[in-house]
Amino acid sequence: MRIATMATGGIGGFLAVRLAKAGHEVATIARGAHLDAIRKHGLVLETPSGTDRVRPWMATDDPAEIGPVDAIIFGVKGDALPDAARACGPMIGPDTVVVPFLNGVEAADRLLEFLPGRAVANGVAQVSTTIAAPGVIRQTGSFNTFTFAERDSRPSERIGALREAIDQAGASAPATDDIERDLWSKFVFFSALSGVTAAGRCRIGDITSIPALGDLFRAVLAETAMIGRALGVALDDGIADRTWSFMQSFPPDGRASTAIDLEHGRPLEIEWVSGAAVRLARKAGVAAPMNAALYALLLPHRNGR
Ligand SMILES: NC(=O)C1=CN([C@@H]2O[C@H](COP(=O)(O)OP(=O)(O)OC[C@H]3O[C@@H](n4cnc5c(N)ncnc54)[C@H](OP(=O)(O)O)[C@@H]3O)[C@@H](O)[C@H]2O)C=CC1
Ligand SMILES: CC(C)(CO)C(=O)C(=O)O
Repeated sequence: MRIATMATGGIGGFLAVRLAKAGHEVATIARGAHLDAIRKHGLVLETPSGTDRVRPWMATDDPAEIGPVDAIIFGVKGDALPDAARACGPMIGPDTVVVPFLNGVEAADRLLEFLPGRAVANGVAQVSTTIAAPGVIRQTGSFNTFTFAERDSRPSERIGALREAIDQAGASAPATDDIERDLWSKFVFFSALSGVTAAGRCRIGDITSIPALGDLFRAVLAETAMIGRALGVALDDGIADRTWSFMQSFPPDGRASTAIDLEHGRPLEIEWVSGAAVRLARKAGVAAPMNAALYALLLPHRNGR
């Protein structure tokens, strides 16, 4: 397949290396020192099980050089979505699929403001990756699941082809019959993890060992699940308890990317996480005091330093 990564950070870079190694024509969109390093030395992926280096089919900051592709892996931070989406125009052909993997539940709807509706699918990523240095993507832990589908969750050839490509490249791309539910299932977890580990400057081990912090975390889980249900998402009543049990097996030093961004003085994605929970609660006509408090605590740091 011919696949572009817009852009080639933690998400795009991880999949770019896997897919290029499996023989696909991968065009990596990047800029600045990261692009220079990819052009000079290739793109490197460091994982707990080893390091891979690939020479992408193309490395550029100009999507017009690439032209139409079969699929665009869309992974930029929430605030960068409008510019990155506009820049995708030259890569969109009649059957190109754009799969967003941004945290939150609004990326696909936001993409529709900039791209033809037929191009936009929906997706959610469970992986922990970052740009460790220009040209170098580093994965923490070994979990990597990329769940995606057409926006109405109906099977399609183009989604099937991309799933097969990702699966055969050694990552996991399971089928789903309800992508909205999958997005919200992660959002329930991530709204709590992002809000609590960032606002509380703490880690998973603190949440599982300090009862008052655990209570707060569980209250956010329950609140976000309630918002989803109020909006008609098929989240069952057990999701908050299941997510809490599931979290007990996580590494105690784990925390959300939001907490790491806060520590490094980078802009925070809170508008698309705690802020989104508050906005969506308002839309559904329900209260979201937990998410509202976490959002307010993080607002002074929203733009980084
Ligand atoms: N990485 C992970 O483990 C996970 C990430 N996510 C979500 O996925 C999304 C992407 O995250 P991630 O991949 O980690 O982000 P990164 O910050 O690692 O990568 C984003 C990259 O996009 C580049 N970029 C942004 N806009 C443009 C543009 N217009 N043209 C060229 N390059 C551009 C940035 O460059 P520059 O630095 O120059 O701005 C940066 O290199 C986020 O919403 C995140 O929350 C979800 C699950 C896991
Ligand atoms: C929690 C995690 C690592 C799960 O993929 C994540 O999405 C993030 O921290 O941004």
